[in-house]
Amino acid sequence: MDLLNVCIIGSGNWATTIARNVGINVVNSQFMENKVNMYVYEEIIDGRKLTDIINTTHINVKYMPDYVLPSNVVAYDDVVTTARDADIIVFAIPPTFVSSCCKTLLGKIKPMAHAVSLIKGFERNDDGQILLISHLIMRQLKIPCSVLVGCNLAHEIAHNNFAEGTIGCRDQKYLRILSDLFKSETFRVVVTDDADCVEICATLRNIIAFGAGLADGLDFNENTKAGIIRRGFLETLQFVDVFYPGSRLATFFESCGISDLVTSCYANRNRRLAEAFVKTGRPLSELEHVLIPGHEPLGPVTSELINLMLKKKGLEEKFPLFTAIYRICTGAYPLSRLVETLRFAREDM
Ligand SMILES: NC(=O)c1ccc[n+]([C@@H]2O[C@H](COP(=O)([O-])OP(=O)(O)OC[C@H]3O[C@@H](n4cnc5c(N)ncnc54)[C@H](O)[C@@H]3O)[C@@H](O)[C@H]2O)c1
Ligand SMILES: O=P(O)(O)OC[C@H](O)CO
Repeated sequence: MDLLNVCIIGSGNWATTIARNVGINVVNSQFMENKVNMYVYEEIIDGRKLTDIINTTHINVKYMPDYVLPSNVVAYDDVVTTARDADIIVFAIPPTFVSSCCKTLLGKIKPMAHAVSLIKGFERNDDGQILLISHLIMRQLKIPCSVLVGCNLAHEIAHNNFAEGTIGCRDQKYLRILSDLFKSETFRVVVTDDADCVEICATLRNIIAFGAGLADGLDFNENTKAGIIRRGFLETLQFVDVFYPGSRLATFFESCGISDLVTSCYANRNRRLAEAFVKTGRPLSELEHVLIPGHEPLGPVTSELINLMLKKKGLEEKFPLFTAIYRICTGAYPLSRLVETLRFAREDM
């Protein structure tokens, strides 16, 4: 049997963190090739190419300077060179770059390759259709794409603090292979075939975490924030029911669901961005470059795309929290509408 080759597209916080698990696991597997290619968006750091620094020191000084990568993880500045021989292509870049990356890769990868998206977001396809990132990858590269998401703050996993992740697997053949590829003693991975629900949970938490950050910025403290988490969780269930029917209730209680929601409402970058938005009174467009360099602000962007989906079905009023957060981002609602929404939201749909 041919050995499976794995590559990673991305070299940010999460890509670098998960590259260590992958790098170690392939060496310990009899089914995997030892070398793992990693696509690094080239940058010059102190006069040296980031790829050269990674390949000589095994440290990604830009994103994870305190963290040593296994030496079998090899950096390339060209995405095609990185992925052309791969049987498993792991995507861990911000949503904004996925489409251009797939266009570069189209026709230049193995036709039977399997993708795995570690990305939490939606994007618009060229025809304007709003797609989950794994669906965008499947459409553009014409290969199946599984997902790995969960309550996974990269720096905590890098420090070997225990965490759980959820794989939404789209090919039975890969159930065990993907679990073995990503897990470690401190990273427990649960695999399900409910892939859409897994990814939707991870994506909608972008909006809810932004709402939690608004509450933090307004100094509402914990009870109000818990109200946002509860309401956001409910709207997530209702959203999946409308747009991705057939998903399983149990999936919401995996790491991709309730756990990532809680973690994100306390510790992610959207929460921080929203808090700064309230406290500084500066526009989001000014703050995002400081707080989330290289990223679109995933909370506001996700809320906009979700709002388009809701509006199309006439459902804005049935999802009052998602709608209020979107309208606060655009300036159509004052901040006071956050609590008003919690006060008057109906529980039924
Ligand atoms: N950071 C985390 O803790 C964490 C955890 C789980 C999931 N995620 C998800 O992983 C994804 C990536 O987030 P991150 O935090 O690793 O990103 P990051 O902000 O740490 O890194 C940005 C990445 O974008 C790349 N990049 C910049 N410009 C580019 C371009 N023009 N073309 C291609 N790539 C470019 C950089 O090389 C880098 O890999 C997101 O969807 C995020 O939700 C992040
Ligand atoms: O800062 P974010 O939005 O990438 O969130 C970090 C992790 O995904 C939380 O699970």
